[in-house]
Amino acid sequence: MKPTVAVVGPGAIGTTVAAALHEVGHTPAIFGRTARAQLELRAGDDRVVVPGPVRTDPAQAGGAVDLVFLAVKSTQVEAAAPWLTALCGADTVVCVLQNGVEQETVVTAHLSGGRVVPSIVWFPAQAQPDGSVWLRGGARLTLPDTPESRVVREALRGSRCSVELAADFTSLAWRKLLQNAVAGLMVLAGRRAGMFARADVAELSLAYLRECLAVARAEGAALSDEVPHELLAGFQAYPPDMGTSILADREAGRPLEWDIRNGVVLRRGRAHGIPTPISDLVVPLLAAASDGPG
Ligand SMILES: NC(=O)C1=CN([C@@H]2O[C@H](COP(=O)(O)OP(=O)(O)OC[C@H]3O[C@@H](n4cnc5c(N)ncnc54)[C@H](OP(=O)(O)O)[C@@H]3O)[C@@H](O)[C@H]2O)C=CC1
Ligand SMILES: CC(C)(CO)C(=O)C(=O)O
Repeated sequence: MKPTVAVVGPGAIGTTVAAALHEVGHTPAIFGRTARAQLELRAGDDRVVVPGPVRTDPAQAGGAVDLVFLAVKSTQVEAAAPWLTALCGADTVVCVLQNGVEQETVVTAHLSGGRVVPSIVWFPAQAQPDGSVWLRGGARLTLPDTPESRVVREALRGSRCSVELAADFTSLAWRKLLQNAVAGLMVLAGRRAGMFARADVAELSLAYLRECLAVARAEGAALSDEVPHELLAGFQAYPPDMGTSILADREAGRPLEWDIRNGVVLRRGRAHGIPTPISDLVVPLLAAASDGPG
């Protein structure tokens, strides 16, 4: 039997996954903050329209579904919690499409029924001024290898969004966290990926990535000494105008996911007694840029 599927948070990532589901016949019900008639994804020459409407009142949820994709920002989870209450029964699988290594803890705290599947979202997607979303890479998710993850993989089977199940999810999630942490430097510089071509920015990025790597290892991630260089090379290979979702939020004056992307390194570093001098500087500046005052 076809699963019933919902997407909560139809932004850059939610729209990409909703389009992938729609293309393989698993058109999701869509729940968001802004009412819209439909969603639109642009990927290369492809244009995928996902029929709406985007419903904005949890009273319109219509009861529990089999699978929920939660794609709000980490700063929006609390406000989106009424959707989880309305859409989750005891057997509902909630796949969290967010950055960070704390998805399971944070989202489970808002569930009275259902099971959380954390994910690693590897692809860049950007909301466009006309409301469409521009997918700027191959859509790909990694999930832990659990029975719940198989529900997610099955729903997206054959779609443009590939799903891998990883035996060592922790290591991959921390690898992605390192990528996100260093992307935060784009917010402080107010520049896109082209800035990593500068020798001084490259040197700072490597030092920051090594600091994050020490914390990741203390958290149980098995990552090699080469990871900082590999991640820096990845940013240097991006188109110079490639941004990151936290920079998009900064440019729009929205709250930033500074705590789950950068603060976590400082917090976990302190818990392990690992010095984090670069985080000590970067985190308060990102927090102030996000939350003020001033
Ligand atoms: N964009 C990217 O390239 C990548 C993003 N990620 C991660 O994915 C997650 C989602 O990011 P992204 O898609 O960029 O974010 P967006 O801001 O584009 O999307 C968030 C969506 O959630 C909606 N929303 C906000 N509050 C609520 C609410 N209370 N109830 C329902 N919907 C709500 C927003 O509505 P509204 O339109 O009104 O703002 C918006 O549609 C983040 O954790 C991000 O770090 C990971 C990898 C890449
Ligand atoms: C695009 C990508 C993968 C790299 O920073 C990302 O995670 C984001 O924009 O939040």
